[in-house]
Amino acid sequence: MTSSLRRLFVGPIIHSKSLNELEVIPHAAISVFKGRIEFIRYDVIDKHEQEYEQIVTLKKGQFLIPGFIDTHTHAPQYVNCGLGLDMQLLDWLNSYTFPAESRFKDVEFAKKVYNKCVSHHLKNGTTTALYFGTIHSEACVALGEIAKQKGQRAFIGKVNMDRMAPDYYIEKTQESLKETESFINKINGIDGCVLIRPIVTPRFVVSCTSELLEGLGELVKKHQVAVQSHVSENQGEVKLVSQQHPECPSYTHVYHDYGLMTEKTVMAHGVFLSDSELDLFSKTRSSISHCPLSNFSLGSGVCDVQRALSKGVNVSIGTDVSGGYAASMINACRTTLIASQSAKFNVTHDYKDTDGMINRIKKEEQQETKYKELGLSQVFYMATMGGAKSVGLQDTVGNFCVGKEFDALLVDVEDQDGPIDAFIDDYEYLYGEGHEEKKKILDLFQRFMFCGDDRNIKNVYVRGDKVL
Ligand SMILES: Nc1nc2[nH]cnc2c(=O)[nH]1
Ligand SMILES: [Zn+2]
Repeated sequence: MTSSLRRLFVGPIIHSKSLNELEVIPHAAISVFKGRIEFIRYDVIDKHEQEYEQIVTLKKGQFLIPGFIDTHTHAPQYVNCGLGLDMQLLDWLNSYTFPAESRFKDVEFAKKVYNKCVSHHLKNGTTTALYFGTIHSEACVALGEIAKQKGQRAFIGKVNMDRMAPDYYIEKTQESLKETESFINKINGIDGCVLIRPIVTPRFVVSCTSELLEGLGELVKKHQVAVQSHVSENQGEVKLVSQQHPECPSYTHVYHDYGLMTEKTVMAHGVFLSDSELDLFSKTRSSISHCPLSNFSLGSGVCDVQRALSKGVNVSIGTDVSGGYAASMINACRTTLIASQSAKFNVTHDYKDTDGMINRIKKEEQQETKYKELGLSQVFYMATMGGAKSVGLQDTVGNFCVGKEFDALLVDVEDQDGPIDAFIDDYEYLYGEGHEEKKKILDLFQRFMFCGDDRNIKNVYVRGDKVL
């Protein structure tokens, strides 16, 4: 249901125009009609009040940003948040993940969890989510219906796995393919793909036979659907895949051989990708979902995002619940910045023995200046536009361009119960007179991204509707 009210939002807006360009408009007015952005004015003097059914005027400390796009989260694993993170991937899957996911055969239990899961992601500002479900298609359809009912934009994946899994949680190849095709049709029918869409979801190469991957590749082609999976997350996993597919030069090439690397493919992690794999991502215009909290929590490794970007690969961000213990994209953005600093240390520093002392030494001077860690603007782009691009929604959502659908968050840095003391009234006293409005808004935005949480997200809009 999209509101046919004509609404005007008046106040500061912040959004990404490109990877390196964050636009701040201190006195904007966005007109929204039938879910879309009709026009944006840059310096509001007259609101033409009579033309609008509703005018939302932002208060001091508030601003609008595009909604976050979480490109990798496991809805059933919401029950496991925070558990088992003293393990590495393959043990963690067997000890915590597979037992819990197998319970989603019970549709009533699934609905209970999915209701909480979708609400929690929305509350944290995720207006679009790429969800992994389980192998159970009925429960996955219920997830799609719940997302629709709560007003979230969502890609729903029924997981496929027909090998290397416990006998209580595995499928037969042909049944898995048949179920997936029927699942695609059911999800397409929820709202005609306005907000809810299917996404083909082989768990990872380890747990999918070649026959299954081939069949899924055919379904992707036939139904022109998006794809999500995991790639090169953990060294044990990469080794296993190289043993399973000695005929392939790399992990990524396995997906490519079966038609699963497309411009609407999102592969989570990509920590250990080789240059030729990154080239393949770039050539096929597939995307990486960077999941740093999960990579740190499960001890997988540090993904060098700059390296992928420098090869022209689109990178988005995922929370990877529950390898990542938090469903918050603000948190995922912060962890992305830390992971990038950490990648920089690896590239630019070495430990050397000098005069009997072990010192951390800068590597070649040249390398130090060449490697640039990610900044907040780039990370925010990845969490919004990068996500939109990864599933072909770059002309629909991700920033505030005229004609796009209005998926937005109304942020309030001054929330009384929130975690931030912003000292807005003391700005001049602290930093001197004469700062541009843009700079002040940018500082508020930084406060939110580094110190904020869901309490600072006052309202959530999807396709023009206030869903929270
Ligand atoms: N992080 C993570 N990696 C995986 N690889 C295969 N399955 C999973 C999963 O559920 N979580
Ligand atoms: Zn995952």
